[in-house]
Amino acid sequence: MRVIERASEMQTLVLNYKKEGKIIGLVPTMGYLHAGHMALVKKARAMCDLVIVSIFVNPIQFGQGEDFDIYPRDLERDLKLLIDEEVDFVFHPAVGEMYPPGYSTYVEVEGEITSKMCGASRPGHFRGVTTVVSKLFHICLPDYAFFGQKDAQQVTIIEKMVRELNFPVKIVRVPIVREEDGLAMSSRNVYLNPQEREDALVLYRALKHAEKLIAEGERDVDFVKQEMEKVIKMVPYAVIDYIEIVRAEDLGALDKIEGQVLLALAVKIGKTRLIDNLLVEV
Ligand SMILES: Nc1ncnc2c1ncn2[C@@H]1O[C@H](COP(=O)(O)OP(=O)(O)OP(=O)(O)O)[C@@H](O)[C@H]1O
Ligand SMILES: CC(C)(CO)[C@@H](O)C(=O)[O-]
Ligand code: BAL
Repeated sequence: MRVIERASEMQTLVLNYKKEGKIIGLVPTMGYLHAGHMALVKKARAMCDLVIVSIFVNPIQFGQGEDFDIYPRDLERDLKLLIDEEVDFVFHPAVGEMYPPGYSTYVEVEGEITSKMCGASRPGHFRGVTTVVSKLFHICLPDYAFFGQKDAQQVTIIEKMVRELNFPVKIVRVPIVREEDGLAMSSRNVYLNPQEREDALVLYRALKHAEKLIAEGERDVDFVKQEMEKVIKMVPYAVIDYIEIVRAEDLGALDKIEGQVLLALAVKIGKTRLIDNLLVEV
């Protein structure tokens, strides 16, 4: 496995592999890898000849006062995990390599898909994500790129960007990997103290409660959202950012619960903002 820090070197290497007809897979990450990331890597390894994992904590997707500076980083540990999965290349650029002085080109998906849910509480976040993902696609030229369903809004936006900008890449969604007790794996889980770790289970509990109501025949969007809210409020220090029930395909609003539906929420447990979601087919 080789670690590449320069965009031009990465692109040249990939172009050579492409000439040989190799299928390239890219797994974009911000590092501090866990079993959720590794599920993406394993999927890429199973589908592609050449696997590239990018590790880059992208400053432009963090807002003022967010956790860019303290975001967990441990490159040595990440590299060991990736060697074990037989990854070919790790693309690990410095911030100045991706955004040199004077940088001013951005890719933005407009509309409700980016302005609601995580986009409402993190203005500019998805513009940062679509910009860096576009750059990674141009640098790594993947045939397949792998994203987690945990960030459901992110992957839906990236699929739209790929369609609308005609990127020659196929997006592969990988299901959420959870801890045994149901908590969705996330690099940010390390911020939680033992009490908060316990309280964080409330996200999954609210989602499972909603799923049960829907399985029993409930179709009223507002009623199910209120029920989810009641579950979250059982944890005194949980602060709801949003609870949404939307069409899974495009995150559009629903009159009633039918079709492929995404139950999604973001909740602050102490200082840590956690997201989770569940897909339901009605
Ligand atoms: N539990 C998980 N299951 C499946 N995919 C995941 C999981 N956690 C993260 N991913 C995916 O891994 C990719 C990289 O995510 P990222 O590096 O931001 O990790 P993260 O754990 O989601 O971190 P954060 O705490 O920033 O949300 C994304 O496509 C994300 O959806
Ligand atoms: C896709 C991504 C690597 C872009 O920085 C990031 O948003 C993430 O880790 O989900
Ligand atoms: N997993 C999404 C990256 C972020 O929260 O900034």
